[in-house]
Amino acid sequence: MSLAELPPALGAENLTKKYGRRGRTALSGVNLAVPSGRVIGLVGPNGAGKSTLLHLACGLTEPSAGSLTVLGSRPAASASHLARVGFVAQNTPVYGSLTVAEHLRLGASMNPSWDPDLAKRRIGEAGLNPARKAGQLSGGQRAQLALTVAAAKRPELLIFDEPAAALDPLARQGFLRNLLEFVRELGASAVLSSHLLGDIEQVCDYLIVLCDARVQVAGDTRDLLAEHARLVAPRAEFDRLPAGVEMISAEHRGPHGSAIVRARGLSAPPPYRVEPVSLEELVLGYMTRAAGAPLAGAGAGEGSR
Ligand SMILES: Nc1ncnc2c1ncn2[C@@H]1O[C@H](COP(=O)(O)OP(=O)(O)OP(=O)(O)O)[C@@H](O)[C@H]1O
Repeated sequence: MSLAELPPALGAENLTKKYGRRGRTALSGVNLAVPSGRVIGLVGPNGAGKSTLLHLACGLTEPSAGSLTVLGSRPAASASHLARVGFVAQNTPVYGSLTVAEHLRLGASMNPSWDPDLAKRRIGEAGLNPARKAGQLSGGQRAQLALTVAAAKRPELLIFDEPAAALDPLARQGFLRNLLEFVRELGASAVLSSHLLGDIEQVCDYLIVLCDARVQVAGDTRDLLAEHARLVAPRAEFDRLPAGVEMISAEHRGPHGSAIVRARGLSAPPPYRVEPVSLEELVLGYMTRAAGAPLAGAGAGEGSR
């Protein structure tokens, strides 16, 4: 079956999650259709709902309303469906009193699809001593162990909640490289939440920006980058933007105006100048908009934003 024929890796319709009867709404009316075979970056500020979405995808918690599918089925619908999803929780937890080898034995006993050769090879490549207790490993080594255990069950979808947050830049680099190698070797999809936009830019080909319980934008990173630009012009020009241009966020200094905008094939005439944006700028633009920063289009006479 080709990738295009596979059900979405993640599909959500009006997905809503509230904690407790009067609790905070962690997700509100989320709609998603993320194709299989992608490395998906899930980004957003603290408390945006990222972990909640990942926990829902793993079946660790239930939606309050709406629906979510993972690889075409309800999350954790059966033991066989559980085996198709690998989850590495925040801080890559491992059992401190168990050795590396014992982690692999435990993984083998719990997962019918366990691939002992893959696990052994990856442990060797990561330079982990099988006899070492996990509690004695460094953060980077623990992350490699958790990644190996999740991947050796040969899942079709790997889910990571801020997997590399505690790692130094070199360890992070190694971790992300391994993650990509696993994804390629398994032919799997992966979703990872992270605050590290550089990491997301480096490894992800699909982006979901989640702010304040809602999806702000989602899509192929290449398409999103092609559809967004920085528009530069004298500030007064932002009072009325060219047709078809959606303002995402603006940053004006004195008489100079600059804004992240969305428009397909934007070619604004002078005095506008159109510049490409990085993924980081795009994400920050949506985060700024969701945080309620006023837009330049609302009136160029306002103060610097
Ligand atoms: N078990 C829970 N009980 C009550 N509220 C919760 C629970 N888990 C999360 N929340 C709330 O739901 C909202 C979303 O939290 P979530 O952990 O999903 O955000 P996040 O985007 O992963 O944040 P961070 O980047 O800080 O990890 C927050 O307001 C949080 O306080």
